[in-house]
Amino acid sequence: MQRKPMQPEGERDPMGGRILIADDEPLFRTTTAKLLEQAGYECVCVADAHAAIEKLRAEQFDLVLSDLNMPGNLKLELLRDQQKHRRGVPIVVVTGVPSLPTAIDSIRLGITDYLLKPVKLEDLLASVRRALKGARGERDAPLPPGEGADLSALFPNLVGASPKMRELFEVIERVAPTKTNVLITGESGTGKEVVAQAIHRRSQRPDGPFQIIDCTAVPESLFESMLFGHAKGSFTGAVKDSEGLLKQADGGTAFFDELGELPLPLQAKLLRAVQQQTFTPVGSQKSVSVDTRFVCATNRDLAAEVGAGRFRQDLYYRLGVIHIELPPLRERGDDVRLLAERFLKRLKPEDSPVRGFSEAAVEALRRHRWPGNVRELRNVVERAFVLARGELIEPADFPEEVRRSLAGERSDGPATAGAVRSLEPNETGIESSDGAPSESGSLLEEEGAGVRLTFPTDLPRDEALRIAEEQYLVHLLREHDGNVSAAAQHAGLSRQGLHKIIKQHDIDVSKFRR
Ligand SMILES: Nc1ncnc2c1ncn2[C@@H]1O[C@H](COP(=O)(O)OP(=O)(O)OP(=O)(O)O)[C@@H](O)[C@H]1O
Repeated sequence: MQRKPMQPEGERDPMGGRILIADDEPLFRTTTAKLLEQAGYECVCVADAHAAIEKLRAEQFDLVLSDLNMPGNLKLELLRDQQKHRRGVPIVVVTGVPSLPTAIDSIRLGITDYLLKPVKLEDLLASVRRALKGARGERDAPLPPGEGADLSALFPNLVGASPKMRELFEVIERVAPTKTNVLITGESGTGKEVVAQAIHRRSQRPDGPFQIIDCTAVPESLFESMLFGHAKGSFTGAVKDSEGLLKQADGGTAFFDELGELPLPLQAKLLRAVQQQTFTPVGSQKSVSVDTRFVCATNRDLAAEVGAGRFRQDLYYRLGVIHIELPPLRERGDDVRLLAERFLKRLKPEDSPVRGFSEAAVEALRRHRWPGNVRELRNVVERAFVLARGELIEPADFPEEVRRSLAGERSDGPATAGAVRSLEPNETGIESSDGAPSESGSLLEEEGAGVRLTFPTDLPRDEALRIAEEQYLVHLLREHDGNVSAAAQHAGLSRQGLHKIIKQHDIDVSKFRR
């Protein structure tokens, strides 16, 4: 069924474009085609994947709007055929039964956006416009390098040569020049923020802003005005107009760190901004438009959060068009050595007597499980460099849990419930309340309902206090089963404040949840 554009009505895309709509729901086809025609596009509708494939082979289209679950598309045949014969034509997927493909699949299939049925017409239009605009820009962009090429030189801040990191470089290189939203997941310290920065640097607007929005750092009550800005006088203390963080990301990338912590009411507001690229500052009558790419990171399992009703499904799909899952360091093979050498090189002055790592030290680094990932490795190297007595860093310069890995023991044992290091009594000089070394090695000793801290005397004050704080956090989180809000209340801190301290100590809160 061929349809001609109708008379102008509302805002029309001056560039126009031909759109193939493939969907087995007649009502969806007709209403969607009508809307898109009013917006200046020419539409062709088909009811199944076979008809779509035929049309695509015979005619030229600028965009495909396709249902995922329709006859003839059980194995995404339409998308696969489309990519084989017509690479570069964007595909907006509309689905009632969503499932997020991997980053590689999304890129290979050319998916630029997901929409969940029922779709709001303005969202559909915004998505189509964005995809067409992106595709027009991409046609002028350089082609991505072929598979297997060594791309590591393009990412000076991302050290790695393992197959998983090579695959990551390829994904970044392919996805960066597009305007597609990216969701980066992975354990704490795996490099989500560095990857987000790399995507920005390799984007088409590397000179635009890279605006970090830490979802744990802003109190819930202030988040809306911090993000969207506010008008003067809109609340007590709003003494002048404020632009907001999202406006500051205009023409660049908005990086939402710890997205999984964003409270539900704010998720709804963010969804609108992501979909329409417009928002209204608090207390203002005028909406503001931005041209921003969204890159988000979380160490939570967002699919599970969606399942538990804590994260909006539509926002999850909208932000995770490309989903990059970063591998934990323990799965990156010899990258551990590469990273350790890079960190040491950065640290040591020209005239330093320290030359590198002994073989035994490298072996210990290889065997350790790195629950705190690259960040933990960086801290271990920093500490070892300070403690090293000879030309080579030896296992003795590492913390106990790394040393222990040489004896073949698991180094992320259960005593400390995850990404925190456990301390041996003889390492810290800890004594339990009866004066004998504590068996658990903990700096915290239970005294009835309370807790008493015992400090080691042979450590510098800063280090002793850092360890004590870490152990206090472990205890606090264990007591509250990893519920940060409850733990913060108990400790007399704000939720955001506690999150910040937890992050400084590389503690993985999820390990405390039951
Ligand atoms: N591949 C890498 N090469 C070099 N440095 C890295 C790499 N990955 C991570 N780092 C370094 O490790 C530290 C932690 O990285 P980053 O903050 O990006 O992790 P994250 O996954 O965002 O952590 P979190 O979930 O706790 O926010 C940073 O100092 C970063 O520079």
